[in-house]
Amino acid sequence: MRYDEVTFRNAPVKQISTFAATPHAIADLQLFRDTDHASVAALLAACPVLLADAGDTVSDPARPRLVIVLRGALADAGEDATTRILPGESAGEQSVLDGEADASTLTALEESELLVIDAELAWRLIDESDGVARNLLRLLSFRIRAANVKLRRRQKLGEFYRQLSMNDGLTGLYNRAWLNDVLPRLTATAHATRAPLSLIMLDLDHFKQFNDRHGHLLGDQALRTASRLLASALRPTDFAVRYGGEELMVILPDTSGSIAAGVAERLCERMREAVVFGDMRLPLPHMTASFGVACLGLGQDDHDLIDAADAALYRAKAAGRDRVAVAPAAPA
Ligand SMILES: Nc1nc2c(ncn2[C@@H]2O[C@H](COP(=O)(O)OP(=O)(O)OP(=O)(O)O)[C@@H](O)[C@H]2O)c(=O)[nH]1
Repeated sequence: MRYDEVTFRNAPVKQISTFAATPHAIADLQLFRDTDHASVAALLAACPVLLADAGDTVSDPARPRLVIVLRGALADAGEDATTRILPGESAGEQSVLDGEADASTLTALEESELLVIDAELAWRLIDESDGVARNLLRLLSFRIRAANVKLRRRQKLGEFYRQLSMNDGLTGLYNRAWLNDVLPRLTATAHATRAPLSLIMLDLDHFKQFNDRHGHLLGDQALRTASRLLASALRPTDFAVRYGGEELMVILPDTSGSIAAGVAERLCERMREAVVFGDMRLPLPHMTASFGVACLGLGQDDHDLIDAADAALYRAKAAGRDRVAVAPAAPA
C-alpha cells in the first residue's frame, strides 16, 4: 500500500512515515507479541504510519484493514457502546478476516499515530507467522466473550423492561397491555385444546365513597390489599390483572365455569374479611367487591369472554354488591 493510497471514507489522512522509519518497537504491539520480530518487521517495514487529528474518522467500511495505535487513542463506536483503543492495541481484525464491512466507526480521540495494514498483508502475516495467528485468535476470543457478556446483560435488561411494561405500577398485577397480548392467545389455546377457560371480573364496591372518606392514598392502599389478596389466593397457573381503575380480573385457564364460580365466592369472602389498614388507630374500613364470572363458549373470542364477565359483574352490582354473579353458560 502506498502512502498516497491511504484514505478513510475518501478523505486522505496525513501520512508521516513508514513503520521501518518510526521508533516504535514491534514488541509493544499486542498482535505481534511473542512472534518472530525480525520477519514481522520485514513484512511491516513499508506499511504507512499516519497522523490523525482529534476527531478524524480512521475507518472505512469499503476497505477492510487493520489499524494499530502507535501513539494517542481511538474511539471505536459500536452499536451500543464506545471502546477506547490505546497504544499497542488494534482494530479491524474481524473485517480483515471475513472481508465484511465493519459497522463500527473509528475516530481519533486525540492526535494519534496509526499503523495501517491492508487486508492482503494482514493475511500474509497470518500465513507466515504462527505467533500472529495465535495472537489474533486470542484477541478474537476475548472480543467474543466480551460481546456475549454484553448480549446477556442486554437480554436481562430487555426482560426487566418488558416485565415493567407488562405490570401495573400500583398493584404489581399484570396490566392492560399484558392482557391485550396474552388473552387472545389463551382463548386460541383453549379452543385448540378444547380446554375450558374462565374469567372473573371484579370491582371494589363504593370505591368512590371509600376514597372520599379515607383519601386517595388510602384508596390506593385498599387497591394494593385487594390485589395482594387475589395474587395470594390463586394457583400458579392463574393470572391476576388490573383491568383499569378499581376493576380487577382473574383469568383461570383449564377451569370450568362452576369451579371459577367457587373461586369467585372464596375471593368475595376473603375480600370482605380483608384488613386494609394495619394501623389499629384507624377505624377498620369495610371493603367488599362484586364479581362476574364467565366461561369461554364455542366461537367466542377474548372480547366476548370479557363482555360476558362484565355483564355478570353488572348484575352482581345491581343485585346489591358484595356477591358473585355467573354469566349464563355459552354453548361450549
Ligand atoms: N385511590 C384510587 N382510586 C381509584 C383508582 N382508580 C380508580 N379509582 C377510583 O375508583 C372510583 C370508582 O368509582 P365508581 O366507578 O363511581 O364506582 P364505585 O364508587 O366503586 O361504585 P360501584 O362500583 O357502583 O360499587 C372513582 O372514585 C375513582 O377515582 C386508583 O388507582 N386509586
